[in-house]
Amino acid sequence: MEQYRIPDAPVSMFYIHDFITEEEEQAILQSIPAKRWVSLSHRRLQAVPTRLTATNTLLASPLPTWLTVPIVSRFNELGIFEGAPHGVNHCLINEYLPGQGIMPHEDGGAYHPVVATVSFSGSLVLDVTEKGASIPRDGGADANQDGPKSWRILQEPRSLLVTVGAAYDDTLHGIADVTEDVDLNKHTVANWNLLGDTQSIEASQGRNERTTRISLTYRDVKKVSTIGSKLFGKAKG
Ligand SMILES: O=C(O)CCC(=O)C(=O)O
Ligand SMILES: [Fe+2]
Repeated sequence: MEQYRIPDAPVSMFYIHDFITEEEEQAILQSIPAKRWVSLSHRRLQAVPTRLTATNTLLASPLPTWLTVPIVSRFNELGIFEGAPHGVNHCLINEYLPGQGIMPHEDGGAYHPVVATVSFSGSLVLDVTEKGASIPRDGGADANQDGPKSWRILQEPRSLLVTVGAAYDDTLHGIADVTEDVDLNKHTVANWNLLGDTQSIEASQGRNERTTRISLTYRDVKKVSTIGSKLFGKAKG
């Protein structure tokens, strides 16, 4: 994974362009159930297998094959969820139209601190910001002197972004609700040297016009209840 580390950014974020092929992208998009969307004011989403309970517990049930092949198999080859107690057991599907985004937030304690996000269709910028509170850091003499640090990470279609450890614990992430990302260049985009296609951004003077973007966010929910599967589950495989 070392070759995919985003330089100069939260110490523990990795970006892989073209993690899936165009054919795989299309097949997965076509597998997303059309009738299971939950609409929020600024995006719509689906939680697979289900949303967590009020106590952040997952009622265990396997992810469908279209979410695991080839994506989770590739995570395993790269060892992404190696230290996670259950491996991957949850996937959140988010859809953003142009002008939609997600407020800066952290994913919190319900999950093992590894997040793997695969992007589909449109590109957009994920804004990552150090939490404001002054957490003392080794060798971080400049930390917090100029306010929280921030990084812009461009997520291209078919790419994978992995966030682990300190980046998971010490930063917030969000997506601006704009119709265009502007001022994108090698100085402003933290993963510029890892992008698959910088030429089209340069050709459009550093602008990325938003189109519909879908993301699959894979995680390991820490608390799992097998009651559901004990009651109902004689299912094989
Ligand atoms: O769509 C994304 O890339 C981010 C989604 C996200 O942050 C979340 O669902 O917690
Ligand atoms: Fe998040």
